[in-house]
Amino acid sequence: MIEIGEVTVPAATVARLPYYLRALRDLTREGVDTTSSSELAERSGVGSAQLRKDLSYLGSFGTRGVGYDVESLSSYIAAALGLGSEHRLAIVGVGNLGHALANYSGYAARGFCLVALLDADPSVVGREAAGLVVEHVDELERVLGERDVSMVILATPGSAAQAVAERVVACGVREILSFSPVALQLPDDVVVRSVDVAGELQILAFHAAARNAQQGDGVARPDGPSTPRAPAEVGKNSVT
Ligand SMILES: NC(=O)c1ccc[n+]([C@@H]2O[C@H](COP(=O)([O-])OP(=O)(O)OC[C@H]3O[C@@H](n4cnc5c(N)ncnc54)[C@H](O)[C@@H]3O)[C@@H](O)[C@H]2O)c1
Repeated sequence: MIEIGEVTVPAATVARLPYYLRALRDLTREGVDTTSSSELAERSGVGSAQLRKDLSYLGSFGTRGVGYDVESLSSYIAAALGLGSEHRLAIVGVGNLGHALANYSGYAARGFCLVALLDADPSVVGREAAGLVVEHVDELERVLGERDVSMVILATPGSAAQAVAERVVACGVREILSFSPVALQLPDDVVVRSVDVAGELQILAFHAAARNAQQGDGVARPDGPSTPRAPAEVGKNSVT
């Protein structure tokens, strides 16, 4: 459970809030003032019962027969996610992945500002990406301090990740998004979100194997004699 202001919300609900916010902002762009739970759920890729339950943790929203006010629900979720204030991001490790992440154009629209790129390789340092010059990781403490960085994306090889993460934390950063394939050992008050594309693909492969086994097409079941059951879904695009 995670405390947001005066309410306590399950971590899985917090993880779905960005999807609701994105759907609400799309509706705003389309000039829609009110929406139903079923429309918002559909656009967010979750079931409408799940959506109503998630929103009930935050408070009482929506009017029976009218639906949700898009603008006010959007503002409320943005505030709950701490997006009222800008988050300043740094990327450490500007290789294939870090470079692609640097060039993602969606940060600003969602309340983030990329302010620094750092790498250890002298042939990468000094290059430009996303309008920033890559700086040497030896300068990490100075750069994070001067640019007031509050979140770091870690895209170094696994072998460097722990040491870099410890330095990042020593600078006062408490939120890290890690792509490095290692379990980081950091103080309890540091929040690490790890992204593992291959792991997600393995989960999809599990679902494919389960579907094939259920259809009896001769494909081996992934785990023993009973037909495997897929983990609970929250919608067509499972957001957990
Ligand atoms: N989680 C995922 O789904 C996923 C997907 C792709 C890659 N990865 C992981 O992301 C990481 C980066 O992958 P990539 O393909 O960009 O690799 P890459 O080798 O292209 O880039 C890694 C970069 O990190 C830099 N680096 C090395 N040590 C450093 C240090 N101490 N401080 C700062 N920078 C340092 C290197 O100079 C290089 O530029 C790897 O750990 C990889 O396994 C994860």
